[in-house]
Amino acid sequence: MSLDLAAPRRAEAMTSQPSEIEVSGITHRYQTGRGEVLALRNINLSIAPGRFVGLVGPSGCGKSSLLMMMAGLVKPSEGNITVRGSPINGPAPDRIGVVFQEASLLPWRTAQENVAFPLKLRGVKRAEREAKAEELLHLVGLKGFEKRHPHELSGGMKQRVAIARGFCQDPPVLLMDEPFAALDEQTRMTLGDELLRIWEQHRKTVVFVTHGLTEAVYLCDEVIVLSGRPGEVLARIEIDLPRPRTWEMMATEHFGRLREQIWSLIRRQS
Ligand SMILES: Nc1ncnc2c1ncn2[C@@H]1O[C@H](COP(=O)(O)OP(=O)(O)OP(=O)(O)O)[C@@H](O)[C@H]1O
Repeated sequence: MSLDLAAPRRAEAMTSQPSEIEVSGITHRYQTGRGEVLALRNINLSIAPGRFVGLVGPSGCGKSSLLMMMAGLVKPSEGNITVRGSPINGPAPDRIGVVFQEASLLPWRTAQENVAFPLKLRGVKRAEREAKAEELLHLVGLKGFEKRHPHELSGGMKQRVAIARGFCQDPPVLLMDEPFAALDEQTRMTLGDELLRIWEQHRKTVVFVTHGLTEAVYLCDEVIVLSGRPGEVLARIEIDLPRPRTWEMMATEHFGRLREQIWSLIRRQS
């Protein structure tokens, strides 16, 4: 088994550093034509810098809602969220990047231009942003596809472009809402490895919503399990598997036990 070289850094992050994301007393109600929907109830979370955290729970428990609140795209009914000590009252692209299930690329721009777009918005010079976008496209395995437009790319490739764009923005926090859900199993596993490789290099704080429990255990340092609606935090499960993660680990008893622990919590909710 490989050594967990990142463990001391993570332990330090958990003990001595202030939290990167602080979620305090979040309750959320949606107003609908048929009355009020209580989506989330009293969520409190503290996430340390550099952690890769999964968010799982039964369908409709409020995972996406919570992520959208962390991104400043939905305003909670009650409670507040701070990132790096400052409250989130709206989108904060300098602090937070978001990658959605469907890669929302600009169709008239090339892969490279799409990745470089956040830098363009920040006024970074063309040569610099092109070089950065090229480097990230290579990192996600898209060397040679820089000048292609989205309609010339497969679903998996588009998702890689979206991930590269998330990293190009270079926010300390990256929120990912089922980024691999629309992909086939093999592409999902490959992209998961690529995401981990980039994360090891850039050490962003990642919150990753998924329905895939194997994916959650494979990728994360910790998995937060929400209850059925209204979503409440049921458990925070530490994934103490060594890094770098390898596919062989999925066949180990320990991996199976962690997955089962999460599944038994979710199963009881349905
Ligand atoms: N804009 C909205 N208006 C009204 N109700 C909403 C709205 N968005 C979400 N909801 C409701 O709030 C609850 C939580 O939705 P949310 O999408 O956050 O859950 P989720 O856990 O991400 O679901 P899934 O796992 O199915 O993607 C659901 O009951 C949903 O129907």
